[in-house]
Amino acid sequence: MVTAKVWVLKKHFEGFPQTSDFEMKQEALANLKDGELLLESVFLSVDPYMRPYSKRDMKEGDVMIGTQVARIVESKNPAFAVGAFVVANRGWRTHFISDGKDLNLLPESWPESLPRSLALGTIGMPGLTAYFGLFEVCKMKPGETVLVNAAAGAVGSVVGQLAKIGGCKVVGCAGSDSKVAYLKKIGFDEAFNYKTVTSLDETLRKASPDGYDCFFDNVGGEFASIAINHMKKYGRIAVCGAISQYNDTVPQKGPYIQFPMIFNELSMKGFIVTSWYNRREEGVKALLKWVLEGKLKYHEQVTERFENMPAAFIGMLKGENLGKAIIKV
Ligand SMILES: NC(=O)C1=CN([C@@H]2O[C@H](COP(=O)(O)OP(=O)(O)OC[C@H]3O[C@@H](n4cnc5c(N)ncnc54)[C@H](OP(=O)(O)O)[C@@H]3O)[C@@H](O)[C@H]2O)C=CC1
Ligand SMILES: O=C(O)CCC[C@H](O)\C=C/C=C/C=C/C(=O)C/C=C\CCCCCO
Repeated sequence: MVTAKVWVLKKHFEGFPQTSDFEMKQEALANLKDGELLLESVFLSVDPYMRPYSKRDMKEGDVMIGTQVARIVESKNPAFAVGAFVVANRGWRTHFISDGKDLNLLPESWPESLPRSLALGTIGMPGLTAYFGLFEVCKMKPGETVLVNAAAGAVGSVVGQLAKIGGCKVVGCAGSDSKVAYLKKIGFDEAFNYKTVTSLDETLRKASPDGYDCFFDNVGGEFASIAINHMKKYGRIAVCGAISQYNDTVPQKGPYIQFPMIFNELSMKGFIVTSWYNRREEGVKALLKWVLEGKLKYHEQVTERFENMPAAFIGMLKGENLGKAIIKV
């Protein structure tokens, strides 16, 4: 019999998550029935959505929500071979049983040269968020100017690079000078540290005096309230995330968006990446191709050991990650 380790939400987060809000437990797994598989997580993902979604969807004592790349270690299902790798959405667990219906096999063409953890990042949900958010929600066109915040993270770093691949000028910001240096290294035209600029308004104006056609907003809050005044006529805003608001105990006021929306005839659209998953294969194929061609660079912030998942999650919310935050079991 296999015993899985799982992380549960011991206490709902109040403000910024604390390690004491989590508890590690053990779960004895039953023997496999016909049609079932036993899987072990190899890489797990910590993502910002876990913070707001825990409040919306979870009760205390539930296993933390989340995805993993897992290896099939035992199979009583002829459609799944032992040794194959899948992406699963089974929460913070080291092992689990599946009937195969909830699993996505990694593409057979997955190259040996690439870490499989990319299926949780640049070639997974965050990469697809960038792909559909930029091409479909923002409807980015060659020659335009794109603004993205949280630009050195999993989604933002892909947004900036896809904008360059698509023939645009790209401006990005992040929360440290080393992240800003990374943005310049991967091809951003302009990058700045939003924590140290004296005026965000001035900085956005200087980075693109004519304004922005597309704004891919990962942050919301005050940043978005200022950035909206820098949109060009008919500009498009993809509302992807609002990480600056996820840990608020008192809701922020504003933004008051009516004037710039009206005067510049802007479009603003929120989206959830999974609504585009009917085209997931197309997105994965495109992202994989650009990675292999060297046009789309990736960086992963790998935390070793399942035991360190809460610390990795909290660290990601604090901005300790460059690129995708991953846990290697
Ligand atoms: N709509 C959708 O379907 C999806 C939405 N998202 C959203 O996209 C955004 C980015 O996600 P993801 O790329 O996975 O995460 P990241 O890898 O970018 O990690 C989060 C980053 O957010 C930044 N951050 C944290 N707090 C603040 C703050 N107060 N102000 C500005 N930046 C902050 C930190 O970087 P820094 O050092 O720069 O501050 C941190 O590294 C999130 O808002 C997430 O919720 C993600 C996936 C799907
Ligand atoms: O990777 C996979 O294939 C599995 C899907 C994982 C995940 O469930 C898919 C989508 C994630 C969407 C993330 C969205 C955000 O980060 C935006 C977060 C919050 C918006 C506010 C919600 C307020 C709820 O009260």
